Amino acid sequence: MYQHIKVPADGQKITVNADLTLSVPDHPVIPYIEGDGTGADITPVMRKVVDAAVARAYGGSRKISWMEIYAGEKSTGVYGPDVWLPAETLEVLKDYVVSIKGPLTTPVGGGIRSLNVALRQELDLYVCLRPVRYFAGVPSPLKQPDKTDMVIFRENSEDIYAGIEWAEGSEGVKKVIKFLTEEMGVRKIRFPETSGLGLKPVSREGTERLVRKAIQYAIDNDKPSVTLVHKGNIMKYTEGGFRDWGYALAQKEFGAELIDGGPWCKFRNPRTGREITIKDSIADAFLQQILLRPAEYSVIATLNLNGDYISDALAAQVGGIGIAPGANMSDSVAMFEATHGTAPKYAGKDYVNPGSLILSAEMMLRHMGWTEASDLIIRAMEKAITSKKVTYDFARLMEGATQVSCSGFGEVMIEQMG
Ligand SMILES: NC(=O)C1=CN([C@@H]2O[C@H](COP(=O)(O)OP(=O)(O)OC[C@H]3O[C@@H](n4cnc5c(N)ncnc54)[C@H](OP(=O)(O)O)[C@@H]3O)[C@@H](O)[C@H]2O)C=CC1
Ligand SMILES: O=C(O)CCC(=O)C(=O)O
Ligand SMILES: [Mg+2]
Repeated sequence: MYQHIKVPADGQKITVNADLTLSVPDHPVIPYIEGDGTGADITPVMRKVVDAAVARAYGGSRKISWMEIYAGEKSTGVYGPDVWLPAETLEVLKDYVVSIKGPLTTPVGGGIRSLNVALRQELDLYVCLRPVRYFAGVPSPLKQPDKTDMVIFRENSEDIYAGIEWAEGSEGVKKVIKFLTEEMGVRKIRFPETSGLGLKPVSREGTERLVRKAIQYAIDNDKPSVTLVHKGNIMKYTEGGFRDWGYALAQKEFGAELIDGGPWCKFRNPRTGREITIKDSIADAFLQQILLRPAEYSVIATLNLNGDYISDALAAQVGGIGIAPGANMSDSVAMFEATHGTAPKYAGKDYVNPGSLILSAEMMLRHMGWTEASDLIIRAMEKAITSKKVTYDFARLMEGATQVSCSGFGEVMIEQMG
């Protein structure tokens, strides 16, 4: 059926019901992309830890049938030198509904465009969900890292991140600059002869669907606030639009009422009766607020590029991107992935922290309703960190730590499951 993908004989597909809930068989097929660079180190460790947690939680009655699919450098070896993202990979990701991926390399400047962004765009995975929480014992630059407890909803399909650009000196850039200067009266391009140009599309529809998910998450998880993070004072019709459309949606769809004339507003959580405040923060100020007053922020809804920066900054506050998990989601399809990249200098050394991909898999299991296995992974992570047997990133900042390898950390986690 597929050219290079081998479908495991012993598994079934996860399917989506009409109400968008999942039907998860006891032996679901989970497609995975190994990833470039350190992807080959962390992905097998993630699989081992997940298999151990599932076996421990369900005593053999449930088991994942892993199915390798290809993207990035490995794909060019399997499919041919120019095939970075095979059509059958996209087909499987849509069809099998829940998947997980390692990081994929994107060259700076020229070369291929981001495969990570392409996957999100092709599958319309418009929410990038990145929870940021503290595990006791993790070394952090903050005095009170446990005060950082936020969930980032990053818009994943629009913004300057969409990659609509024209290179300096290209026919494209000349045409666009000619149009802008001659037909639109633009006088603000400082060096028109030597500029590259990028477009920043931000829509009301794209903003509304993202902010709707963020507010619904706050309701479902009893969170006190949703903060819209933007640079709308400068980019008025894109980032400013994001803020205005976000507030308008909170009022229109969730019945939020203005506080002291606005723009902040609030409504009562229909499930718990507690207040949820919708507020906003300008992105530069937000980056200092999260360091100085992290406890004041809970659910964060933001644009694509801001979300990228904020994810890594917040991850650092709770110990770094080595344990920062994430998911890319549409209403029906979810692809889980680490927040960090391929960390090429460590590739193939069995060295880096596999925690980010393992915790992404933990989110995946929870999404599938396999909460007993998810809980086991969280507990194993907590105990592994408390035991101080950790990878280099934590060991270098922790007193009395024993440094273990990437696979060694997976083994420590599995031991902790008992
Ligand atoms: N979703 C994806 O697939 C992503 C892909 N990328 C791509 O990855 C490539 C490399 O990007 P780069 O900017 O270097 O960012 P990376 O996230 O790959 O690495 C930056 C630094 O973060 C730390 N780090 C990363 N992974 C781990 C880990 N598992 N455990 C512990 N520490 C870790 C290391 O810090 P230290 O040096 O202090 O040890 C590393 O040098 C680029 O091509 C980029 O486009 C980037 C982000 C996401
Ligand atoms: O696509 C890439 O290479 C980088 C993506 C990234 O940094 C992110 O999504 O956090
Ligand atoms: Mg990033």
